[in-house]
Parts: sequence; C-alpha cells; structure tokens
Amino acid sequence: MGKNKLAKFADMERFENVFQCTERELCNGVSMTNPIYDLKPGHWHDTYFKNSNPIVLELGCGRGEYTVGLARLFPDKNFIGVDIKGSRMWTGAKDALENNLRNVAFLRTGIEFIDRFFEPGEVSEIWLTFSDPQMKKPTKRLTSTYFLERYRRILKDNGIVHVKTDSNFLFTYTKYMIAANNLPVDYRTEDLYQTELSEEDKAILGIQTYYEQQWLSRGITIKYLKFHLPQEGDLQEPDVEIELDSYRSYNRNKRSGLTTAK
Ligand SMILES: C[S@@+](CC[C@H](N)C(=O)[O-])C[C@H]1O[C@@H](n2cnc3c(N)ncnc32)[C@H](O)[C@@H]1O
Repeated sequence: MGKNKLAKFADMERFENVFQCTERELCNGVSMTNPIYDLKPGHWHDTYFKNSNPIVLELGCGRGEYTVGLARLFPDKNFIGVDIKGSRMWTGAKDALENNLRNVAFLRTGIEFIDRFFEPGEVSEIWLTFSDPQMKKPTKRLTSTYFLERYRRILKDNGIVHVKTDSNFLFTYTKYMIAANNLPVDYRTEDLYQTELSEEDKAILGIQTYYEQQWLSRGITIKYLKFHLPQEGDLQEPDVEIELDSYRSYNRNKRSGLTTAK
C-alpha cells in the first residue's frame, strides 16, 4: 500500500529539496520553509543549486515526472517543480533524493504567487504539462495574460514557454494568445507522436507524466507548443469563442451545457 498523505506531508517537511509556502496570504517569498536552506528570491543559484546553470520551472508539476526526467537528461540545467498539492509532489521529490539529483528542487505554492519566489530574470524556461484547461475561467488558465504577466516578471527576456497538453481547448486558446501578441513560436504540433522529431526532442518530449498516460490510454492526441515571451509590450487576451473539449477528466468540472467558451 502507498504511503498515506500525512506521512508524505511529514516527509515533505524534512526533504532537503522541498521548499514550501502553503499559507497563501503569507507567501511573500521570504518565508519558504525548508529543513536546511534559508532561501530568498534571487538566491536559488548561490544558496541551493551552487552553480549558475539556467533554471527551468515545471508549473503544475503533479508528481514531477517532467522535472525529474528533464533533470536526468540535462545535468547542466536546474529544474524546479511547482504545485500546490504536496502529496503528489512527494513522488518526484523522493525520486530525486534517492537518485541524488542535485539539480532538482520542488516548490509547494500556488502558481499565482510564482513571482514572489524568484527575482526578475532568474528563470530561463517554463514547462506547463497537462494543465487543467479551465474552460469556464479564463484567468485561471495557465496561459492567460494573468499568468503570462507573472511569468514575465521572473523570466529572462524572450524566455521559453513549453505547453504540452491533451486539451484542444487549451491548445487553441494558447495559439490565439500567441497570435494576438505576436509571440515568437519555435515549435507547434497538434499530434506529437505522429511528428518527426530529432533524437533530442524525442527524448525531451517522450517523457510521459501520470496525466499524459491517462490521456494516451483514452486515445487522445498530445499537442505541444514552444514559444518565447518577450518583456516588451502589453499582453492582450484573445477575443475568440473556442469549442469546448468533448471529454472531461475525472478531476475536471462538470460541463455547463455550453459548447464554446471565451
Ligand atoms: C491535471 S494535473 C497535471 C499534473 C502533471 N503535470 C501531470 O501531467 O501529471 C494539474 C496540476 O496542476 C496543479 N495546479 C493547478 N492549478 C494550480 C495553481 N494555481 N497553483 C499550483 N498548482 C496548481 C494541480 O494541483 C495539479 O497537480
């Protein structure tokens, strides 16, 4: 039987690669709890990673498969998985500790507060893996201007955003967002596993998360976008009606009866 939640929460308090800030109103970035490191925004390199390698975030990392998988592929980069659900993140944190992956950390907090934990320009890339499409709530979508503004505050100029998703709704919304703001796109595919990829991209994009495995077993195609986020200019929300996904996950909200949403 797997470890229960309370035991996992106790582990999270003592894992040296886990930083937590769960009281949302107190998340001012100077009170991340960790058994060893007193970490302030702007000091991930010198206090924790002890190198100057690029920092890559996975936002909504769940069990952290991408964070840990990418860390294995790229020992010369640093990876931080971010999620509010500590019991999920425990899996990745334990895996990284057991395998002595020093280029991995996990941060437990709400993504809406992400700019409280990093200084401007401290982050090079962001991965969004199988994020909830939030079809009814545009400001909760992780590729909305609400979130992109926050990412811009911590990313280097022209920092990279990767979106890997099952959701046609989130993919289409993100495409419109990119078009509305003329964001430079490096890569876009609507069916990842039917696309010719370099060996390196195959390894990067072949990492499969828990949610991806669920979608693949249901025959849903996987979409992927890689774009840049320049610092300059106001970000505009796209004004389009998008067809809702025809399926829903065990965790996604019930359908409202509508067939499209903005
Ligand atoms: C659908 S799951 C995907 C998890 C993982 N990326 C995967 O592919 O298996 C979405 C994850 O995002 C997290 N999440 C969603 N909104 C969040 C927010 N605002 N702040 C922190 N975590 C959030 C949830 O807790 C959940 O673990």
